[in-house]
Amino acid sequence: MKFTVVGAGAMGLRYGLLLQDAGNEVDFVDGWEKNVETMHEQGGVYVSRDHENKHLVPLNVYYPEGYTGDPDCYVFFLKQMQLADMLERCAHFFKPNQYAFTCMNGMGHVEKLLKYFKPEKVVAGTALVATVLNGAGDVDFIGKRGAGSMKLANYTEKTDEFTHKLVEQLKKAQFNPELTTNFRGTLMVKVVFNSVVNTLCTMFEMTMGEYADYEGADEMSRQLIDEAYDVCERDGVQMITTRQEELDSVNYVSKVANPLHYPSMYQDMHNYRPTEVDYINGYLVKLGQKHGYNAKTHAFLTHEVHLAERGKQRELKRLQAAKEATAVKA
Ligand SMILES: NC(=O)C1=CN([C@@H]2O[C@H](COP(=O)(O)OP(=O)(O)OC[C@H]3O[C@@H](n4cnc5c(N)ncnc54)[C@H](OP(=O)(O)O)[C@@H]3O)[C@@H](O)[C@H]2O)C=CC1
Ligand SMILES: CC(C)(CO)C(=O)C(=O)O
Repeated sequence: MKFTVVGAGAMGLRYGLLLQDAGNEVDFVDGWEKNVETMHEQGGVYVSRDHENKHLVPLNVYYPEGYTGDPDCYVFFLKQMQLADMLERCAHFFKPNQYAFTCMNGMGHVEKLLKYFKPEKVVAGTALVATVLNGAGDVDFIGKRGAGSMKLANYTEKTDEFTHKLVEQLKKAQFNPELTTNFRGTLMVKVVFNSVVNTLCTMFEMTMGEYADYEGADEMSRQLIDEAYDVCERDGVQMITTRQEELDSVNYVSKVANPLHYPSMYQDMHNYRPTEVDYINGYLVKLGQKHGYNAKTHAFLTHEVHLAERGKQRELKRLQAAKEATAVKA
């Protein structure tokens, strides 16, 4: 199959390179200039696994404006707040027969994709796969090959020949995909997962393993899961897992699969970037409000993350000012 990955960041590179390894033709499109230029200069991307065995892997990477490829399917992996702008930049090469597939975290992306792709061409899912972008052109796959898992569903909840072919390629690439016919119930389970793990690990600057090992973690996770499931139930979402299974998944992924991983939200905070919290905990709050339900723990956490973002911006300004002062002295 032919894939074009839009967003050659941590997850885009992981999906694209492993699909390429599985025998597919893969192109990458990215808008971050330093990333694209670095990969052009290096002749590819540096890939490590669990911080080891760093090696160069060749790839084809383009800016959206210069891209003319014609894939069967796009794979979208951007931060939620980058997607609308990127879709606009890419619109000139989208064709009606092409599919759009994504496993981005949070909610908000599907509506944006539906502005460019017909409902029967949209496939979305979730990825319990941990990846870190060390910097431009340098990615680190966390976890052994084949260790993660993912779920996906057609937006229309009707599978077609293409979906099965996609699943076959994802299996070959060892992503352990599971196809479901419950679109929102599949996606929301991961939103809830991230609303616990990503947000708390970011706030308290800790790995998933450190969080899950805290003796009060189950109580904290359960409070957030309960509130989130109360919201989903009010919105008529049939969750694909029970509350207990969600808690078990938080514990398994944090204690066994990725104990040393700092979730992607932590990576953004640490690098002075805005986080996706409005699309995760914030999304649950808004959905609750629609039904007159106050998801107050999620609202509080959303504020906390925004306060922390503000603190990081102040820290960044201080660092920049100190750097400028040193340069003037020199
Ligand atoms: N990483 C993970 O383990 C997982 C991530 N996801 C989800 O996948 C989607 C894509 O996320 P992900 O692949 O993690 O994000 P990316 O690696 O794509 O995000 C990187 C973006 O951050 C900006 N950036 C600026 N400076 C740096 C720097 N020094 N190092 C790294 N990035 C920099 C760039 O955008 P700009 O220049 O515009 O600021 C770049 O495109 C998100 O929805 C995420 O939640 C889902 C499962 C796991
Ligand atoms: C790897 C995982 C599952 C951790 O929550 C993730 O989704 C992230 O880092 O954003």
